Amino acid sequence: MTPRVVLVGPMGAGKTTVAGLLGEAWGVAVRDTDADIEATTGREISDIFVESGEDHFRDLEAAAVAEAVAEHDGVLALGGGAVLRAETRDLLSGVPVVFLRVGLSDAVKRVGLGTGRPLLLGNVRARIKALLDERTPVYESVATHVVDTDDRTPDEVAARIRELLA
Ligand SMILES: Nc1ncnc2c1ncn2[C@@H]1O[C@H](COP(=O)(O)OP(=O)(O)OP(=O)(O)O)[C@@H](O)[C@H]1O
Ligand SMILES: O=C(O)C1=C[C@@H](O)[C@@H](O)[C@H](O)C1
Ligand SMILES: [Mg+2]
Repeated sequence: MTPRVVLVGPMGAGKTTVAGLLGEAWGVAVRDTDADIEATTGREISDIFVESGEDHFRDLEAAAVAEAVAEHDGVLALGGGAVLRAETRDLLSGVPVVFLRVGLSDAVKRVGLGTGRPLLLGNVRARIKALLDERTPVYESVATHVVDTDDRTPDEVAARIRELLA
């Protein structure tokens, strides 16, 4: 099986939100690897990071992506850092992958001061800037399409993806 589309991008890009809208519009199931990891382990992601470390989380994430890519044919949202693993990038070859691009200001506004994102602890703006700088080339390398989300509502983003993949 191959997902109909895989959404990648940084925290606050809107992967989870837009995945839900696409699933509704297309009438297909939606999966999100962050939710899969929480369901499988019975733990929150922030607790996994704090108690077991990021490397352990990335191992769980690589396994969750492999399983979802193999068995899911709907919309699949990946965690923001999933594409850091080469094995995960390899799995995405041949699959429609949309990079939801977001600029620093919009990303900061969207993630707010929520505590559920362990990599943003400390100076949220500086942490997001570093992640965007590091990861943008990686998102671009796996993407078959890029959609800008700044100044677009989630519905507009979903509509643009539907146009691109029609
Ligand atoms: N295009 C948009 N315009 C304005 N707000 C948005 C947009 N997309 C998402 N949001 C809001 O930004 C917040 C983060 O969105 P979401 O959780 O979907 O991001 P994500 O990419 O899944 O992040 P993460 O990698 O942390 O899971 C939510 O409150 C959502 O409602
Ligand atoms: O960008 C990241 O590295 C992360 C994004 C979230 O989706 C979660 O997977 C987790 O908070 C790590
Ligand atoms: Mg999400």
